[in-house]
Amino acid sequence: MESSSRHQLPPSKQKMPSQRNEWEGPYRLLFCSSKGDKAGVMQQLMEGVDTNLADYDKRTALHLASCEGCTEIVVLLLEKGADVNFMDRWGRTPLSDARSFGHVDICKILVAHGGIDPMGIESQAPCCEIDSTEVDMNEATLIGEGAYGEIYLVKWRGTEVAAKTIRSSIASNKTVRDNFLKELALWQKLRHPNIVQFLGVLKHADRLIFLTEYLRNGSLYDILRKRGRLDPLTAVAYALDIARGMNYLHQHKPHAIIHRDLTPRNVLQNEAGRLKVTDFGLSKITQGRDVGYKMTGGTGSYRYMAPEVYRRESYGKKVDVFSFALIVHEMFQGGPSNRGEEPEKLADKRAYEDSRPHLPSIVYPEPIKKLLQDCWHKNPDRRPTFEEIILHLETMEGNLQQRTMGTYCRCVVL
Ligand SMILES: Nc1ncnc2c1ncn2[C@@H]1O[C@H](COP(=O)(O)OP(=O)(O)OP(=O)(O)O)[C@@H](O)[C@H]1O
Repeated sequence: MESSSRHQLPPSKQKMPSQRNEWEGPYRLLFCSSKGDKAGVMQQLMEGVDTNLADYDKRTALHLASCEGCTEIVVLLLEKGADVNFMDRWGRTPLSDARSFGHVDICKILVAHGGIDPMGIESQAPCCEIDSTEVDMNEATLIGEGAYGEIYLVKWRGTEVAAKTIRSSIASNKTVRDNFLKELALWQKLRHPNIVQFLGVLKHADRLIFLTEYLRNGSLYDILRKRGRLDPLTAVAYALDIARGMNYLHQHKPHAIIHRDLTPRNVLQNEAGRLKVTDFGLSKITQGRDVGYKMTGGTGSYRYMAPEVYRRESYGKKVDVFSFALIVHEMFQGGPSNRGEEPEKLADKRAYEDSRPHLPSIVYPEPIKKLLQDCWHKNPDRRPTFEEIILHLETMEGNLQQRTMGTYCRCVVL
C-alpha cells in the first residue's frame, strides 16, 4: 500500500514525476499517438507493436489520436490497419471521441473508413440513476456540510462512497434541478486521475442525492488545518495534482469547463495521497438569486475569488488560475493569509486595490514566487494556462527531487 502522503516516502522509494515508465514498451504507441508524434508512432509500428493495442480501459491509439485531434496519426493508423470501430470500456469508438472533442476533419476521415458512433451524434446521456434501495441512508455517516447540503459516507454495492444531498430549497425548483442534473450528466462523462469520479444520482422521493467516489483523507482544507505548512516537494506535488485536474477541465471539448469555485475545500485527497478536484460547474447553477445558495462562511469562496468575478465583469477560464494561486500560496504557508479578515473585504481589496498575499523569500522559493505572481496577475490574459503551469511545476518538482536525492545520498555516504 502506498503511504498516505507522498512526501513521507524516502527518496529512493519516491515515484519520479514523469510518466515515462507508464509509457515504456508497447504502450509507447499510445503515448506517441496522443501527442501527435508521427515518427514515434511509425517506429513503434515498425517494431511490430499491434495497431490495435489497447490500454486497461480498452482505449487504442486511434481513440487517443481522435480525441487529441492528431489528424496525421489517425490517417497513418487507419492505413496500417487500425480497427476503426474498436470499442473502449464505455462503448465509445474513435468516432465517438472525435465528435465529442469537435474534430470535424477527423470525423470525416473515420466515417469515410466506415466509422460508426454508437453513442449517437448528440448523445447527452442522461444522468446515470441508482435505485435508492441500493443505498441505506439510515446507515449514513455525516462527513461534511457545504453550500448545497450535507455529505454522507454510505455503502453502495459493498463499496464506501460519498452521498451528496442537495437541500430542498435548491432541488425543489424544477429549472434549477434540471440544470443540476445536466451538470451532473456532464460530470459523469469525465474521467481523470485528478477529478473526483461521479457515480450516479440516487432516485429519492424528497431530496436530490448523488454519489461520487469517497476520498478518505478529506479536503485540502482539513489537511492544511491538521498539518500546517507543507514542505516544498509536497506542495509542488499537490499543486501538480490540482493543475492536472484543472487542465483536463479547461481543455474539455467542445466547451471548456470552468470550475468557478476552486477552493481547498473542493480539493480532496484519497488514501494514496493523490489530490482530486470536485464540484466543478455546480457553482454556476446556484449563482442566480432565490435558489438558496450561500457562501460557506469564513472560508467561503470570496477568499479565492478572482477580481473580475468580484467586480461582476465577464470572465473566463483564468478565474480558476487565480484561485489556484491562492491555494498554492496556502500550501506553503499552512493556511490562508489574513485569516482574521472578512473574506468579502479581502476580495474587495484584491479587486479594487490590487492587494495580494505576501511572498516572503524564506517561505517561497523564487520560481514559486514568480509563478504565483503570474497566476494572480490582475490581467487575466497575463495569467498562464494550466498547461503552462504544469510544465513549470514539473521542472520545479524535478529540481526539488534532485536536491532531496542529493541530500539523501550524501547522508548515506557519510
Ligand atoms: N467525495 C468526498 N469524499 C470525502 N469527503 C468529502 C467528499 N465530498 C465532500 N467531502 C467532505 O465534505 C466537506 C463538504 O463538502 P462540500 O463539497 O459539500 O462543501 P464545500 O466544498 O465545503 O462547499 P461548497 O458546497 O461551497 O463547495 C468537504 O470539505 C470534505 O471534507
